[in-house]
Amino acid sequence: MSEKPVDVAVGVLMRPNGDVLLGQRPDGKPYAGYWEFPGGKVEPGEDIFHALQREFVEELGVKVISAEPWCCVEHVYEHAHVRLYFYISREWEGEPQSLEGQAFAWQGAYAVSPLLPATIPLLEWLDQVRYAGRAGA
Ligand SMILES: Nc1nc2c([nH]c(=O)n2[C@H]2C[C@H](O)[C@@H](COP(=O)(O)OP(=O)(O)OP(=O)(O)O)O2)c(=O)[nH]1
Repeated sequence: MSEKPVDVAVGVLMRPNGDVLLGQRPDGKPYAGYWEFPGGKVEPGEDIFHALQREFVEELGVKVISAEPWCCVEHVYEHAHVRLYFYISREWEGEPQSLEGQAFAWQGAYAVSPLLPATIPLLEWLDQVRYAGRAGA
């Protein structure tokens, strides 16, 4: 698929101990059952941070207060060509709830499986952010 990529806002909620929140894609979506960072497609006219805030409210009932752009990855799936804008947030309000019936879990260095293909390398890069400066990291 070679059309223009679809922009997707993706958020990494990071607790002070480095754990991050992953969700499992619900039934009915491509790659149902795969784990991902919460997020979704940016709507026309919307900026990426606002898309991120909207998706977190819709999916998890969480208000993201601040987030910093971290990295951008493009991936061509059979169902879509996506451009993923990953943000890291350490500041949010509310406890995540499963508003779309999805499972979610706070994860440390080990990973759940299977992960969406475009997200796999991100977990390794993330270890460099969350465990930077720690002995043995
Ligand atoms: N949220 C999220 N999406 C990811 C990740 N990695 C990855 O390849 N993707 C892809 C999967 C999808 O093709 C796309 C996200 O689109 P989506 O279908 O989940 O978005 P949405 O919630 O807006 O869906 P919908 O309204 O169309 O049902 O990005 C990730 O870590 N998180």
